[in-house]
Amino acid sequence: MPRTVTVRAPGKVNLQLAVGPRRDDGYHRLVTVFQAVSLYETVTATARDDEDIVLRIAASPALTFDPASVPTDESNLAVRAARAVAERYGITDGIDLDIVKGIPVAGGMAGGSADAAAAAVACAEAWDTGASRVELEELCAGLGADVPFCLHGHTAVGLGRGDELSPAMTHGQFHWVFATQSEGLSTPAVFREFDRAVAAGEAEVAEPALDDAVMAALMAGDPRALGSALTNDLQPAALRLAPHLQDVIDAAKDADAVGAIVSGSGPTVAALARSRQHALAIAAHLTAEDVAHTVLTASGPAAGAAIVADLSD
Ligand SMILES: C[C@@](CO)(OP(=O)(O)O)[C@H](O)COP(=O)(O)OP(=O)(O)OC[C@H]1O[C@@H](n2ccc(N)nc2=O)[C@H](O)[C@@H]1O
Ligand SMILES: Nc1ncnc2c1ncn2[C@@H]1O[C@H](COP(=O)(O)OP(=O)(O)O)[C@@H](O)[C@H]1O
Repeated sequence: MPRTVTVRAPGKVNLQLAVGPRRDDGYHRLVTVFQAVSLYETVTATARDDEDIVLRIAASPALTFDPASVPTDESNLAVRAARAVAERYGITDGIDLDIVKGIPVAGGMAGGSADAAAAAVACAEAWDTGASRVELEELCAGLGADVPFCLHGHTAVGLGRGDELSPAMTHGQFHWVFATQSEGLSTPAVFREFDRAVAAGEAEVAEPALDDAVMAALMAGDPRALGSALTNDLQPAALRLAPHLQDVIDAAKDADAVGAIVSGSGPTVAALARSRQHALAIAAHLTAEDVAHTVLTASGPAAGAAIVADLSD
């Protein structure tokens, strides 16, 4: 029987996203606080006898997505992760990758990055590479700025491109509502709009710094304090590209959300609730107001990429 390993990895919301100037390599220096949430990508890797990498993608019951919005060629982040593992450990066998998506596509919640982190762990295990966690962290950093956090999970401060992580102290669980849109926003396009506004003198770019209010609210486990401390420097750019997102934020505030922001580069809007019951009430209001494609509830922090099944011969 071939070796089959299933790994799930979480999506994220940025509790703080402070964006600094664009660097020479095209990336922006960030200070961000990530929180992993209980929406997951699940990747099952099965070693093959031939050299092919075969990808299949399905949606979890809670999520609908346009299959055309996810590439199935070599640019798919799960395929790139498999190639990176094979190259690093000299593997010549192929692999079947079965992805079940539970994170909105192109939604600012790192769904593709979660696929990459989960695929890296699943392939390393299915091919029996003996890869260490530190080696997988390095490999993930080469796949995208958000990928190391999807491996890490929980709550963490991200510096550099967002990939230099240190864990943040938190207390308890926070309850979130995520309002998705049918049309995604491209991360590079949102950063370009951020740069355009700075170059045009419409916005200023400051040296990014960690917000003590976010860290204190996390330590206290205080949703109200966290809600009022949420910030996202990409939000004005995302709102210029997708102005209707303001209606989603306003609707969440009408339902007494303690905070509501664009998640990362958007267009998903993340609303923070006081409790799980309050999250369900906010979700019902957003659904009734018809401002979102899908409304999902989740809690955070959630664990990082983890093996959930390992069927070995
Ligand atoms: C904005 C954030 C916030 O967590 O997340 P998303 O909203 O995409 O989920 C991240 O910075 C996105 O990370 P990720 O989506 O992994 O980015 P990558 O694939 O590495 O880069 C895509 C593009 O985003 C821009 N980029 C990304 C990270 C960064 N620190 N500066 C940037 O300017 C660059 O234009 C880059 O070419
Ligand atoms: N496995 C994957 N799942 C989703 N998107 C992927 C994947 N591989 C590559 N992509 C590309 O990455 C883009 C961003 O996807 P995603 O990670 O879901 O959103 P975001 O970067 O906004 O968090 C998609 O539009 C798609 O073109």
